[in-house]
Amino acid sequence: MDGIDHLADERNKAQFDVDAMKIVWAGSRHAFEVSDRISKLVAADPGFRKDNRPMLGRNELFKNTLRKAAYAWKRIIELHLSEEEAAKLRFYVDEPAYTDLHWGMFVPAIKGQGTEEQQQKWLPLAYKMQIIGCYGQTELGHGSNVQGLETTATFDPQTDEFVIHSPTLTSSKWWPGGLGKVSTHGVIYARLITDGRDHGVHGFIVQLRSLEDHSPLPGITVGDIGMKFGNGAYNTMDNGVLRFDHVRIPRDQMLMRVSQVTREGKYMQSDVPRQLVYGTMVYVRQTIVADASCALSRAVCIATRYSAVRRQFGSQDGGPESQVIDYKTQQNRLFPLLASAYAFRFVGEWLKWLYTDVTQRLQTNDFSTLPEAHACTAGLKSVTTTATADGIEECRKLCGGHGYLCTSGLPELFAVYVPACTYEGDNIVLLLQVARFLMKTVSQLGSGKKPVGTTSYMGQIEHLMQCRSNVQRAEDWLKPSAILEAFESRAARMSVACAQNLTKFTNPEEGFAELSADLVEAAVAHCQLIIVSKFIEKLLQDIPGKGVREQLEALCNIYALFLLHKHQGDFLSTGCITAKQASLANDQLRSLYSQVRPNAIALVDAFNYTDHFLGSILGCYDGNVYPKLYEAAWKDPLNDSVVPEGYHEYIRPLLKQNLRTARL
Ligand SMILES: CCC/C=C/C(=O)SCCNC(=O)CCNC(=O)[C@H](O)C(C)(C)COP(=O)([O-])OP(=O)([O-])OC[C@H]1O[C@@H](n2cnc3c(N)ncnc32)[C@H](O)[C@@H]1OP(=O)([O-])[O-]
Ligand SMILES: Cc1cc2nc3c(=O)[nH]c(=O)nc-3n(C[C@H](O)[C@H](O)[C@H](O)COP(=O)(O)OP(=O)(O)OC[C@H]3O[C@@H](n4cnc5c(N)ncnc54)[C@H](O)[C@@H]3O)c2cc1C
Repeated sequence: MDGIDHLADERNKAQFDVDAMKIVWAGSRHAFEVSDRISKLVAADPGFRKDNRPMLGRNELFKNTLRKAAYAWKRIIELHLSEEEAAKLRFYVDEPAYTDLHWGMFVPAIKGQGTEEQQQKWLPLAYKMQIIGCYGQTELGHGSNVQGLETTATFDPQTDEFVIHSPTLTSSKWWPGGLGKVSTHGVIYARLITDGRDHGVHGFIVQLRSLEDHSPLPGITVGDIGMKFGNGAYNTMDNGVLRFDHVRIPRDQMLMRVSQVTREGKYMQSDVPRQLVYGTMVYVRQTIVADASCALSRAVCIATRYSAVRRQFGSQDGGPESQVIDYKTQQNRLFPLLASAYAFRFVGEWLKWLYTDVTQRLQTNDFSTLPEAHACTAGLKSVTTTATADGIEECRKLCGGHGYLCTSGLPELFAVYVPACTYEGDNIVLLLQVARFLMKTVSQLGSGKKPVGTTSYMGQIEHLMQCRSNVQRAEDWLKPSAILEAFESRAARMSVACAQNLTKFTNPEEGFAELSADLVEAAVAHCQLIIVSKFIEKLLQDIPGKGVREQLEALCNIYALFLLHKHQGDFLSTGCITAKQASLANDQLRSLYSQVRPNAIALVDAFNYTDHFLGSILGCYDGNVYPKLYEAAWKDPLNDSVVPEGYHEYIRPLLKQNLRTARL
């Protein structure tokens, strides 16, 4: 285009070292260097072009995804990329594909639930992609209720095999990504039956397609479940349907780390807790939190750059109109999302640490932190994906009419992202798991058992139940102690109120069901406290770079005070703060927006996204939006001819007929 940086003035306003912030965002200098190198490599390669996706029909779109996945693999081999670099390459290719499930669920399921021998047998094949796998859990009739799955795996002691069978229509596997058209194998979840006894759901490695000609093996019916929300978007993925008609697999294809079936058909359980069967979900939920910060930061980058380019109203004496980013309403919608992107980044980093810690403990048979890991991954997955999906849609609205164009990148980003609120556990179902964990914690408070980890704040329950915030001036809200006390007392009081209400029911399960809406709110309060406190902890670390810490402090305060404003009802009704203090928080929030405003463009530049990855004219680095929009419109296939196809059939006869009628 014109080669001019239309956002240069904005970049010059920045009061901090953007390069240092890029490293904070990436997590380390090494992570930054890998990410920077690989994203540029993908962006420069025409083989990874993606701007034509919304125009392609399903078959063409899917074939294109197969081509890209094969090409990505070829490049990974040719360039001798490490595991970390290969994962980054797939990330920057930015197209949902069967490989996501192969690397993201099939491999982790075998690693987490397979025995040493099983791992030795299957993982090398999977690593070389000599087999391609999916994660086959959900069925037509059951997704959330995993214990309600109906597929059966019945042990036949005569032949030393399991017989995998779909006894009903609702037992058909339904949704697994990569299953529909590609996977040769799957980790399939089925009810284990030995000697007529049902032992509940277990995982099995099942071959689905021939390695010679890709046809389904005998007894297997498999296909794609059909078009999903949005053009392009998640339709690059072959979510599948699968039925088994008495398919036989050898006994050693049951994943046997948690429990085993012997040659004689005896069912045995190791010391490992049964919940480890759900371990792959814990792993994936943790990665979804990190992904939330990527998706939200991407939408925020687009909306922030465009808000600085777009001008509307306010011209005086023929001068330029106001940049829409200067409207307080725009800032009040945009800056909390910018702050959330950073907040989710840091809580994601912490969650990765927590997951690694739990995994190491599991190796030494220490299962004590598993419930906390489950509650944290479930709760944070729920809260961050809900906020991200809503945030992407808000960013689209922040871009006005142009946000609705596919070339803004936002419609596709939303359509691809929004199922994250459902997959890997419906967000409400997951919050109810957190609520169970919280109710258990509250019920044990009097027993002398000290709450640990993310619930350790409950250890000061007496203080939290009666403390009053001592904020007197707006600036007092900048103290981390003031924020933490307000969030801790809100979360503690909401949990205790639920626990007290539960005691009014003779049947606890009935009480839990009746109060579930309140319980979900208590779980959200707890998860928001985790995010706020991990952001504050991040600020305790050494943060090099001129002005970087100050920017992060401002973002942390925006995140916390915006939540306080949004959930004012909770804070006021639980009596943690007064109406006057809530209003002071709002005053402080406005002044923080003014502080962030000159740094906004630099704060999104720190994400270091290439124009290829952003896939958005509105978000392009140089801000040269209008010529690009104008040029892109002419590339639409509808503009290939001046007179549209169908004119002679449908428009001309209509016009002629109206002419005749008019003459009459
Ligand atoms: C990229 C996109 C790809 C997408 C892929 C997918 O979607 S794949 C498909 C993804 N599908 C889904 O995500 C399905 C969502 N549904 C589920 O995950 C489960 O069925 C459930 C957790 C909702 C309930 O399960 P239930 O009725 O069997 O359980 P219960 O409530 O009776 O609890 C029993 C005990 O187990 C504990 N515990 C539970 N989970 C875990 C865990 N992961 N870890 C550790 N522990 C766990 C729980 O705390 C409780 O402990 P307590 O109190 O006894 O000490
Ligand atoms: C794009 C996509 C990809 C997927 N990929 C895979 C995959 O690779 N492998 C796989 O196995 N599965 C996959 N899934 C399936 C996914 O994991 C399930 O759809 C998900 O777990 C939700 O389950 P469900 O569909 O049964 O929802 P349901 O449980 O039927 O939810 C319907 C409604 O009921 C509510 N509800 C359900 N239970 C309760 C309760 N106890 N209390 C209160 N409310 C409740 C929910 O909140 C929701 O509003 C995928 C799904 C999608 C959309």
